[in-house]
Amino acid sequence: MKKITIAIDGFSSCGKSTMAKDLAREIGYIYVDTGAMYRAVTLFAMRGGMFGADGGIDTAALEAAMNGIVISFRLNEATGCPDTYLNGELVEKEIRSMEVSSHVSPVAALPFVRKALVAQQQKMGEEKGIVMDGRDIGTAVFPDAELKVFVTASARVRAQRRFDELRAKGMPADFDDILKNVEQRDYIDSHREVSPLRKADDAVELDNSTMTIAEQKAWLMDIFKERTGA
Ligand SMILES: Nc1ncnc2c1ncn2[C@@H]1O[C@H](COP(=O)(O)OP(=O)(O)O)[C@@H](O)[C@H]1O
Ligand SMILES: Nc1ccn([C@@H]2O[C@H](COP(=O)(O)OP(=O)(O)O)[C@@H](O)[C@H]2O)c(=O)n1
Repeated sequence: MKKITIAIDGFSSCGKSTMAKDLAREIGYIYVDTGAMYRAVTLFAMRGGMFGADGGIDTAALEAAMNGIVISFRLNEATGCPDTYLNGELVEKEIRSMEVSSHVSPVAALPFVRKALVAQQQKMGEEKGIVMDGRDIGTAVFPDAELKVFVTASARVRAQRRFDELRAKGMPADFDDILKNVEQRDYIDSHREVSPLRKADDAVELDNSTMTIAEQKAWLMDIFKERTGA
């Protein structure tokens, strides 16, 4: 069967990667978490002391370093999911920290960061057979994707899901901080100048506030089958 490109966009922590990963595994497509790429660049900038005390970014230093930032994914046999590597180092856990979450959106708003990462993402999807999740996949990375989904859920539901996840991983988590972070990132992501977060005109919208993981997985599989005749 002819492979297609699947773009899953939406607000922070609403279950995009859970849906995307499940679908990719089931249909044998490659899965790419583009948020992990923006998070890895942010971790690099944090480690390099590129954030001032006021949270401002040394954009000249980051731009000069961009060519030397290599982000790659390798399959983790135990989880069946790709892990993120930054210049060869496994950073899957570090990039999910609250500290990275609270610095990532301003980094992702920088045009030179987006230009570099979008080019890599487009290369990864050249052969199709890819499920990619993020904020601008259906609008900027793959505007011609055959299937586009835009996921939403209430901010409180999303914050609770992220809170439960961090707690389960034994990482520090405070519900109010997470809620504030989720709302702040949604605002910055939706208002930036370059490819802001928005639903592509031809995307199917899903509010999964009251859906289980199994229900949203089945919903996505049904649409995939409908679109591909599988
Ligand atoms: N429908 C759902 N109900 C409950 N928890 C969910 C649901 N979908 C995803 N989750 C959980 O919510 C958290 C955030 O999901 P994730 O897929 O990482 O979101 P995103 O990629 O949009 O940031 C994860 O811990 C995930 O297991
Ligand atoms: N395609 C993308 C993906 C993520 N991002 C940025 O990266 C951040 C982290 O993305 P993510 O998908 O890991 O965020 P969560 O929803 O998983 O918390 C987002 O808040 C955006 O600022 C982006 O700008 N474009």
